[in-house]
Amino acid sequence: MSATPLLELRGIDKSFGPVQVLRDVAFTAHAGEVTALVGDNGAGKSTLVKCISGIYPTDAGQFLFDGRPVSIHGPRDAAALGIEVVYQDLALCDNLDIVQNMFLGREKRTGIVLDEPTMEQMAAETLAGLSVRTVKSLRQHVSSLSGGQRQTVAIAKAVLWNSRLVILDEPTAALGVAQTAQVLELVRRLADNGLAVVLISHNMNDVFAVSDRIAALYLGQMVAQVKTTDITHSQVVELITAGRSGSLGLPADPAPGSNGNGAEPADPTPGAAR
Ligand SMILES: Nc1ncnc2c1ncn2[C@@H]1O[C@H](COP(=O)(O)OP(=O)(O)OP(=O)(O)O)[C@@H](O)[C@H]1O
Repeated sequence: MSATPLLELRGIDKSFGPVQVLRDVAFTAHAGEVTALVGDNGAGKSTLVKCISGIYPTDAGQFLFDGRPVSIHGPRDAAALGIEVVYQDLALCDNLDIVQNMFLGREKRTGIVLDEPTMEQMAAETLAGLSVRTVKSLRQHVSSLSGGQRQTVAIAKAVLWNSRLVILDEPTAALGVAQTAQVLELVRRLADNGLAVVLISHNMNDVFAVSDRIAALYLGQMVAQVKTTDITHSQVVELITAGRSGSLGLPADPAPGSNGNGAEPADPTPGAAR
């Protein structure tokens, strides 16, 4: 892992009318790591992701990519940097096959004809690069795939485009135990392949199984971003539900305009039962 985060946000504010949803948010995501973004319903996770992916403009704050200041004014800017988001609804078309879905809107052509062999080869290589062996045929309609396979295709689609940062919105929310394990393995592999991965999840088992760092949002403030090995399940739950964890030595009551991002726990309990 490099010391410079691939993505760094500083002082991000975002309001909808009179409602301030993000307040002075700092956040980092490192190449080769999974960063879990946690927070209760309404904490601001989706809003933060939409700011990163260029869907929402921010009111204030700075974005650094590879250590350099960048502006993200729309989804194209985010895509040009290599930022891809896999949303919970996956946005796959049931009536198209895997290759068609992976290249939807970005089809390869030779002249005016679709270059099917190249697309098929690139799709196969991408899935092989992710060690995905559960898909029988690339020409299978997505409607015939299991939930886990659909998630896999959506993730593969995101990494097909030289992505450097992939944000996954609750990728295991609709999955059973075995499929969840497969998708988490894939999430880990993305990071092991050098991508920065941001995982939004409400599931603490998933978070602790796969993340290197945990970033906790509480009422629009980043109350902690710590190494997963330095925090326990119950401390994360405290951060999510109360915005603080006494045993972590984080701010007792985060004041507006402050945040605990980057705070190293004063009293970490490495290896504590999770
Ligand atoms: N377009 C909008 N206009 C007004 N308020 C909004 C808008 N989008 C989000 N909000 C508000 O911003 C707050 C944060 O919402 P957001 O969806 O980012 O939270 P979240 O952490 O992703 O929640 P969940 O886990 O339920 O998806 C909520 O209070 C929500 O009502």
